[in-house]
Formats: sequence, structure tokens, C-alpha cells
Amino acid sequence: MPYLLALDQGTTSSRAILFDLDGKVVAIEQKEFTQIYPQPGWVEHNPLEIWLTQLETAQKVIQKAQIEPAEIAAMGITNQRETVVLWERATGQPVHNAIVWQDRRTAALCDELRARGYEPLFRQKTGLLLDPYFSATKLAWLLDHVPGVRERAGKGELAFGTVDSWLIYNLTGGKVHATDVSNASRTLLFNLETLQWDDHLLGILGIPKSVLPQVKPSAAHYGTVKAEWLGAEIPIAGVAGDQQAALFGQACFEPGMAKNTYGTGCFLLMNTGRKRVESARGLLSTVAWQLEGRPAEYALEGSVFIAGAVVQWLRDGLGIIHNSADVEALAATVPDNGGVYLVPAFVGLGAPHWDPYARGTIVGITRGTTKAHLARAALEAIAYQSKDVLKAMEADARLRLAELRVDGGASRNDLLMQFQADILGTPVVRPKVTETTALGAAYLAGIGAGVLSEEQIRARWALEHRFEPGMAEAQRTAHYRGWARAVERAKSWVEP
Ligand SMILES: Nc1ncnc2c1ncn2[C@@H]1O[C@H](COP(=O)(O)OP(=O)(O)O)[C@@H](O)[C@H]1O
Ligand SMILES: O=P(O)(O)OC[C@H](O)CO
Repeated sequence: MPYLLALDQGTTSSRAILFDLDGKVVAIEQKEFTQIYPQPGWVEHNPLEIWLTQLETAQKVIQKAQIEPAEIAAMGITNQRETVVLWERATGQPVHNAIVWQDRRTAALCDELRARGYEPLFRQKTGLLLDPYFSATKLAWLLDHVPGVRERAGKGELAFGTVDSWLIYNLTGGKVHATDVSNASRTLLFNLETLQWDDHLLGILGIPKSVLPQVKPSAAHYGTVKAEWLGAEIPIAGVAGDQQAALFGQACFEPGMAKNTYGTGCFLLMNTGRKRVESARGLLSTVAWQLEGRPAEYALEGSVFIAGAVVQWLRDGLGIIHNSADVEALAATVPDNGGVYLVPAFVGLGAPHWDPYARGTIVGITRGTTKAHLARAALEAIAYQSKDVLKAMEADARLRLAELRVDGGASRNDLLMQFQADILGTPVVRPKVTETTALGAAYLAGIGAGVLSEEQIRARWALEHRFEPGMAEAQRTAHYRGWARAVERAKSWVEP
């Protein structure tokens, strides 16, 4: 039976997962890479480290599974989105570190564009808003700040890409410069209606069209992997941003179906079908995916920047736990948060608040507060941020969600998932495979290569655990009010 190989290039690690056609994990390899923080609020990655860790995990996963590379029917690529890489077309040499989605260095540029009245235009065309999160202002920053880059870009010598494009370029030995519609829709340069780069927006930001990749459907033929990398010319047949891939991997194919991925951040996406829903409440409209020869499908998204990362901070910053998973046992030693709220606005706040100047805040500390209360407050913050988003989404889409599908590293935390169901008042359902991001990429590749159908994928989603809401309404309201007050105190902290 043939296999599907998914490359999942995340914010903190590169992963390669080999699946069989039933969507079962055959082998996994993962490698963390360096996070670079040149200044407060700045986050960079070394693009070569991204590529080399990704290549190494792919090579190792094939060895580990003891299969022949030629048995891999197709490769799917999924990636941290918005992160910007700019490199020399001829040599593949990056001109600068990658500027990561979490990086806030372009906050002032976003303010300036907003002051010039451009926000409604960007919003209407791209479904996004003017926040440093998205790629365009990061790319503009590179063009303006790295010596000689604007001139070389103008001459067509440089290539821009989100991480998918960077990997495709390297995997194909520099032959293909392409991205998919879902990744393109995160750049702030892509028109959601025409599914093309938007000349007007490019002009406003001074970005030459010559640096941009070709845009293709998410399930389509992108090229083949150079044989020397993995031992066979594996076709690249599926590409999508990691959150859209997770929506696909969760088989959220019908409008109104939603998933929340609990990784470094939290990303709640709801399928809105073939029409984009305009948010009046700070959510994003984005391309979910496009299968070759079919119209694009859209999603509403709420992006929360810090979720599992707050647990990493308890581990690395405070040293009060040893492993991320230890947070559950520590939090369970106290019955509640003891009145403590932790707002993890470490890189500002994303949806629905969009405040790049907010910073992390802990309120309600008393003499009785312990590290267990902090652990609990950190976990609860993940659930509260997801509730902020889901409330906005239900109001925008004018529906009440029947259940929330969950995945990602922190979704394995039962205490968190139960609190999530309690605070939402909505059942939370966890599938057997929580590696849904990679699974979605593998499924897209399976469709792109013609070895899988949507019906087969739908039939494969299997429940592992269902968390029913148990909290009384009055308690839910009181807890949530405390959170809302804490968020107000975190906002507008950094002075522009
Ligand atoms: N049991 C757990 N409880 C809470 N958080 C966890 C747990 N296990 C992992 N995490 C958090 O989940 C994140 C890793 O999830 P993952 O899906 O691998 O993220 P990403 O793809 O963003 O790198 C880390 O931030 C980690 O702290
Ligand atoms: O790498 P992850 O899983 O934290 O996802 C990052 C998102 O794609 C950012 O938009």
C-alpha cells in the first residue's frame, strides 16, 4: 500500500510524518530549531535551519519506517503561516533571517497605513486587517532596511515566499517558486475574490510583483522532490497553511464546522463554504483551501498568538514545571484559579482585540497565591482566549456551534479541554489523531495525487474523547467577567 509523507514546518519545530492511506501514523520525526529574539517584540528564524531540519526529519522518517522512498505516493507540505523569507533566486541564499509571524517590528508601519485610511481597503480585498502579524509589512520592512535589497528585488533577482514556498524551492532544487491559495491569503497582498496578487495593494506597499511566487490550488501538482534529497522523485501534491490544513485534517468540510488547534498559539477556524463571511468583530476571512478544478472554499478565523507558549513560559521562563505536560498535574492541585488571571499578551493580542501594544499581565495575586494558581491561570487563559474568539465567530456567522473539534499539542491536556467545554458551554471533541495539521497536508496530497477522495477522508475521522460542559451558567459568567477585566488591564501597555 502506498504512503503519504507530510512535512509540518511549525513555529518551534520541523516535523515529518508518514501516513498510510487510511490516515494512520506510520512514523514521526521531529526536530526543534533556534528561536532568535534580536530585540523585544522581534522574532526571527534562520531559513537554512528551517530547511535543513525539515530535510533531516523527512530523511529520518523514511529510514525509521523502513519503507522504500518510491512507495511514497505524494508529499504534502504544511507550515507556520505569514512568516517571510526572502532569498536570491540564483543561489537560494536568504538575504536575511526569516521574520516570524509573531514579530511586531512593523506595528508603526501598520499604524501609519491605518492613519492614511487604508484599513477598509485591505480588509475588503484580503479579509485581513492591518496588523504586523501578516506578511506584507514584514516584506516591506526587508525591502526598506536590508541594504541593496530593494534594488535587487526590482531587477528580479530575489524571491519572496512564506515557508511553504521556501521549502518547495529547496525540495525541487530551485526549480519551483510557488505557494498555495491558503498561504497566499495570509500575506495581506492576495485578493480573496480574484484569487490573484492585488496590484493596488502591492503599489501601496511598494512591493515589486517580480518577487512573488506563483499561486496554485492547495491540492495540485507542484513539482517533484529532487531525487538526491529523499531517494526518489516524490511528487509534491498538497500544500496549505497549517491551520487550514488542520481544518482539512479534521474533515470540517461543511459550512459551520469548526476546529481549534492548541499549539504555540490557538487558531479557531470555521468553514464558511464557497462564500467569505465578513467579520464585524475582529475575525479574519481567509481561504480554507482549493482543490484543483474546483472553486476555493473559505473560513472565518480567530488567531490567538500565545496558547501552548504560555506553558513553555512556565517551564523555561519561570521554571515551575519541568515538561509542558506537568502543568496539568500542578494545576489540578488547586480547585480553581484563586482569583488569579494571567493574560499572556507576550506579543500583543490577536483576535478579536488586535492590540500590538498589549503585554502580558497577571492580576489578582494575593499572599495565598501559589505556583499552582499560576499554572491554572495559564491554562484557563488558553480557554478564555478561545472563548473570546468563538463568541465573536458565532455572532458573525449567526449560529451556535454544535461542537468544537480540537487538536494540537495542548489538546492532550484533559483539564484544559474540560475547562474549555465548561467555559464555552459547548461540547469539545478530540479525535484519535491529534496530528491533524500533518494529516490534513497528507490528505491534500492524497487528493492532489488522485489516491484519496473527500468521502474517504470524512469517513476516517474518529472520536477519542468528548468533553461535555458541566459548569453552571452563573459561574461561567462570573469567571468570564474576571477574564474580560484582566484583558482590559493588559491592553495598550507598550507606548508606541
Ligand atoms: N499537556 C500539555 N498541556 C499544556 N500544553 C501543552 C501540553 N503538551 C504540549 N503543550 C504545549 O503545546 C505546544 C506544542 O504543541 P504543537 O502542536 O506541537 O505546537 P506547534 O505546532 O505550534 O509547535 C507547546 O507550546 C507546549 O507547551
Ligand atoms: O506553527 P504553529 O502551529 O504555531 O502555527 C502558526 C500559525 O500558522 C501562525 O499563523
